Amino acid sequence: MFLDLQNITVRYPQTSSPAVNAVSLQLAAGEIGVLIGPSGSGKTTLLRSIAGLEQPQVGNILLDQTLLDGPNVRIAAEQRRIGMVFQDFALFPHLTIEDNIGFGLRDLARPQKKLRVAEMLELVGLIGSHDKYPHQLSGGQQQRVALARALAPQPRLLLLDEPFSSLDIELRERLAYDVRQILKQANITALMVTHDQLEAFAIGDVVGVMHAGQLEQWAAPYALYHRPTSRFVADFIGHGVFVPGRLVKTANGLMVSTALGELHDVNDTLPDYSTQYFDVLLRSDDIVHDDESRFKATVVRKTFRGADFLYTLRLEDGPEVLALVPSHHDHAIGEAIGIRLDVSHVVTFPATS
Ligand SMILES: Nc1ncnc2c1ncn2[C@@H]1O[C@H](COP(=O)(O)OP(=O)(O)OP(=O)(O)O)[C@@H](O)[C@H]1O
Repeated sequence: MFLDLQNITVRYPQTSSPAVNAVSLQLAAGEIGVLIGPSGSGKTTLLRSIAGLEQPQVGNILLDQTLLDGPNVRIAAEQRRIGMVFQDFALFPHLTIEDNIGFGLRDLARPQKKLRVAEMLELVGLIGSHDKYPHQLSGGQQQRVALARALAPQPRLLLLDEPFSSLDIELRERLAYDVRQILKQANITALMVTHDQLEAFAIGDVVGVMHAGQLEQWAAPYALYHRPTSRFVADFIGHGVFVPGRLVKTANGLMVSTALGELHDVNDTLPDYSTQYFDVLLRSDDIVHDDESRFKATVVRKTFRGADFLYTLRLEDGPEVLALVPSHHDHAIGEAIGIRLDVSHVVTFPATS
């Protein structure tokens, strides 16, 4: 693996629990990894330790099979050849775009430097902007320059910490897609931190969820969404609620019975057959509005999201669930509507109570 973190623990002085606790993860060359998780879960600390700005007390960091941090080994940050783009991506306001991008290329002769800057401008789609100043560019364009500046010295790894957080939401979505294309074209290995799940899914080949210093799951976006391995990940990713389920053995195998009907094909998802009671994860896209259904639920809340409504619905016997329903089905709060399950991947955890 190109980036290999082995059991990294980082503890700040005078703190009771480690900011990063026994984290291991791998990225293949050219892969993009994204870390998400609540505030304070250790994402930035992990990134900073890879960059050499924090020193892990335990564990090894390997890049391209070279040990950067380990027992009695510590390669200085400036010798790691790791590029960084941080949230405040400050460009030098008094330097042109060309000089901003060429800033880290002091060792190159002038013609090579010009060539490299031109390549970078082409890569980020800003040909012709070389003699402009940062204030003459939009926020999104400035962020592309920051990316070009970080990529120009040909780092072995690129680290991005909330690179879009100062941009407005619409711009962020467009830029997320563009940044993935740019990183893939540059064939660079990258690790990014974001708060935004959709951004993580749009950019990452692999996404990791951090919680209280630990990496709860490190998986492809699809697996993270459909096969969360912990309750925390199931809860953190997507709109989900847990409803009680009971294991039932039938002649045709196992099934889980819930207030919204039965779920089959559960055999490979049940972690512990000795338990009879489970909590079943139901996401808003697992529940379909169906007037014909025998299961009725009352609309408690509704959020208009353009193409659909996100309804919060209360079932007759208590639990609330979420349902994403096309927005031409406009139901009033208090109204009872028919719903049924349409679950392609059943996710269960042992019941907490
Ligand atoms: N320099 C520091 N000294 C002491 N504790 C720190 C320091 N930097 C961070 N911490 C603590 O380490 C933990 C992890 O912080 P970190 O910034 O890595 O989290 P994060 O997931 O990046 O958070 P956010 O999403 O808010 O940026 C937090 O409890 C934080 O208070």
